[in-house]
Amino acid sequence: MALRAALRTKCALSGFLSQPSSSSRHGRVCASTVLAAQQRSNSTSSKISVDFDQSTGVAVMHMKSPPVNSLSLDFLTEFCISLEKLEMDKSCRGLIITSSLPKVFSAGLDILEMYGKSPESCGEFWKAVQEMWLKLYSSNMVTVAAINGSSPAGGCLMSLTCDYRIMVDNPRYSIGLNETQLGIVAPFWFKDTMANTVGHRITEMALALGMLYSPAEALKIGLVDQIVPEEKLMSTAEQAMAKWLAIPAHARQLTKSMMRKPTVDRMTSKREADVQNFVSFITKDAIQNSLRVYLEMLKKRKA
Ligand SMILES: CCCCC/C=C\CCCC/C=C/C(=O)SCCNC(=O)CCNC(=O)[C@H](O)C(C)(C)COP(=O)(O)OP(=O)(O)OC[C@H]1O[C@@H](n2cnc3c(N)ncnc32)[C@H](O)[C@@H]1OP(=O)(O)O
Repeated sequence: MALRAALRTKCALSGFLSQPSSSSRHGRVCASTVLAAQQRSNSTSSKISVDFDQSTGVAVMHMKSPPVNSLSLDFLTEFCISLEKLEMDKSCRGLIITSSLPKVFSAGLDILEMYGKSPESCGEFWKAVQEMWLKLYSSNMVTVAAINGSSPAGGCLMSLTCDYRIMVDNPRYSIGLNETQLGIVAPFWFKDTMANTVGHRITEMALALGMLYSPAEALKIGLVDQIVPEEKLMSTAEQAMAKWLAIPAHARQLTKSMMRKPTVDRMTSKREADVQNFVSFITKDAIQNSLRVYLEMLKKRKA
């Protein structure tokens, strides 16, 4: 509810996909300049910026929340607002999600939202995570993840909700659902999303061992669909997008729904119970202790 209220307030306040400003009132301008301005629009919030090209119907969402694009409540709220607005804009048919930060696509859920927080805060946070997943996994748009850095846990989940994943081929980057390494457990809908992509057995091993894969390994098991040099990432994403957009929209959307609906329905039917489960699990002393140790390890590794 809090997320919905925040969405309503922010939607009312912010002028997303702001109307392209016409420069014509400043005198004569080149027609192509005006056309270009009319065809592109840009929206920026503190953690997300969106470039929308009306001539292609494709928006690029840049995650820009230093240091690691962790999925905090604020981040998720902004993300969902952006997504909802794109979804409502009938001229927007495709979305590419990428990071503006060097080396990191997204570090996954913000651990500080789960550590030392009240049950109420944890519950609100979890609802926002559910909302992000639901919106992305059931989006009518073609969604492409352009993964230009590491993408553990919630970052991997975000990528998995997209229709197509392209990752930069840099062995320093990794991707996977590594929750067990933090002493926590990926919920059933994280597991379902991964199993729908790479199959049951690979998911079982990956989740149990908290596996993080290099781009080449991720390609091998089908966790990503393509790996490319950094400089080719966006052009490859645009090419993939064009291929998906060439399919008649209703046929593509119905097919997506047919493939994903059982997973979406399973989650939505258990949504409330899932929040309760998360809150009671994450607030346990033993789990809080595991998160503390993990956070300390992150800090030590840095030192
Ligand atoms: C049985 C019922 C079950 C019910 C459900 C119950 C359970 C809960 C399930 C919860 C599912 C959780 C999903 C998640 O996404 S958990 C988050 C997992 N994420 C990670 O493990 C990533 C950790 N981070 C890293 O590995 C690295 O930071 C990196 C992303 C590879 C980037 O490396 P680098 O560029 O070297 O950056 P630093 O490591 O130096 O980090 C910079 C600062 O950022 C802080 N940080 C990093 N990740 C996070 C994060 N996820 N949340 C919050 N903060 C993060 C890091 O500590 C540094 O902070 P500092 O500057 O203050 O030291």
